[in-house]
Amino acid sequence: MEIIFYHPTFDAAWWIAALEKQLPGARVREWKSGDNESADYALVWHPPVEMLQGRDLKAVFALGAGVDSILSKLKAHPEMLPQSIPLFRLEDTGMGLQMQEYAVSQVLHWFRRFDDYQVLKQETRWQPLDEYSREEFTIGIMGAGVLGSKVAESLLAWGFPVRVWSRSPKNWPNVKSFAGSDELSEFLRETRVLINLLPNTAETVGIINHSLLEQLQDHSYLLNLARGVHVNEDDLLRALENGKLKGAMLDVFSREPLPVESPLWRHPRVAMTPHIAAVTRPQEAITYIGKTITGLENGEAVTGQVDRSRGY
Ligand SMILES: NC(=O)C1=CN([C@@H]2O[C@H](COP(=O)(O)OP(=O)(O)OC[C@H]3O[C@@H](n4cnc5c(N)ncnc54)[C@H](OP(=O)(O)O)[C@@H]3O)[C@@H](O)[C@H]2O)C=CC1
Ligand SMILES: O=C(O)C(=O)CO
Repeated sequence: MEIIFYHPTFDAAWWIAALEKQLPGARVREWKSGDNESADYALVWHPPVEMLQGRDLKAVFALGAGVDSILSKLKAHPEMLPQSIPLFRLEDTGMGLQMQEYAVSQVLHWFRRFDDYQVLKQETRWQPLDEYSREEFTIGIMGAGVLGSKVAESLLAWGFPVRVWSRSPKNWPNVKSFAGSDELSEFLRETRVLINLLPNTAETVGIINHSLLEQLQDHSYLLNLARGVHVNEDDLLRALENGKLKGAMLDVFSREPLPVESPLWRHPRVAMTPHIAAVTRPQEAITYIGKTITGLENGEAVTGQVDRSRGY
């Protein structure tokens, strides 16, 4: 079995050795421009068109959870990957825990009013504040997939009311489920902390805009863990100014790295991290890819295949 590997930043030598250990008998090579030799599988992140085009592959694996970049490249270059070749993505592989850590720590930060206490400290004021109650801190998670479900589980464990919004309804214990555009307003009405874990698709671009933010509780919070293009950044700043939003924590931006001139850098109620909410954990990813390739070779049912018509 021949496997080609391409990632702009990962240590290819480490991945090749680990993959060959996971899949004894497989020959793995780093793909370089000009390599037209045959291959059965490709592992990729931001692949050049030339790498995949014209190859008779059994499957392609994206080395991340989101497949927006590869799907948008496919729109411009459909010849890169015919529909007959399945595209897989990483399902959790250690990202669920990272998302839980991020979401729980930030929700508790807001819930315990550490943002307000930081302001009081800057004013050298010793001032205990009223506590928030969990009943007034409903968490609304947009996207109830692999990562949204993990985040929901962790916040439920902390006793917060949790609701989710997705395309199809969920039947999860103690979680209110809302589905489709018809139920979006109802989902937002009681949401105090909005957590975004949607994929980037034609339907979700710009979804967190003025009209959506206006439907949240007053003094709400936004945690964007998914993609920057989901949020209209001007509308976000407006919501912070008019009191609809009390704070925002952003891991992702419409342009990355965020340009220095962006007012988000300087806004006192915006906190940010540089797209690190959940990174690919190499060993977990290799274990999943190895199992999936073995399953495909044996004709077994496997999970993680992207539905290209849905865009995720
Ligand atoms: N910041 C970071 O470091 C990282 C960010 N990400 C981002 O997180 C995203 C989510 O990942 P993951 O949980 O694995 O994805 P999944 O595909 O497992 O889940 C996607 C969820 O979004 C819902 N959804 C999709 N389209 C719509 C829509 N139009 N309206 C309502 N709901 C919709 C789906 O609904 P349904 O259940 O009905 O299908 C599903 O519940 C990734 O696409 C990626 O962009 C991922 C990893 C790291
Ligand atoms: O896996 C993804 O989609 C990511 O955003 C990783 O940073």
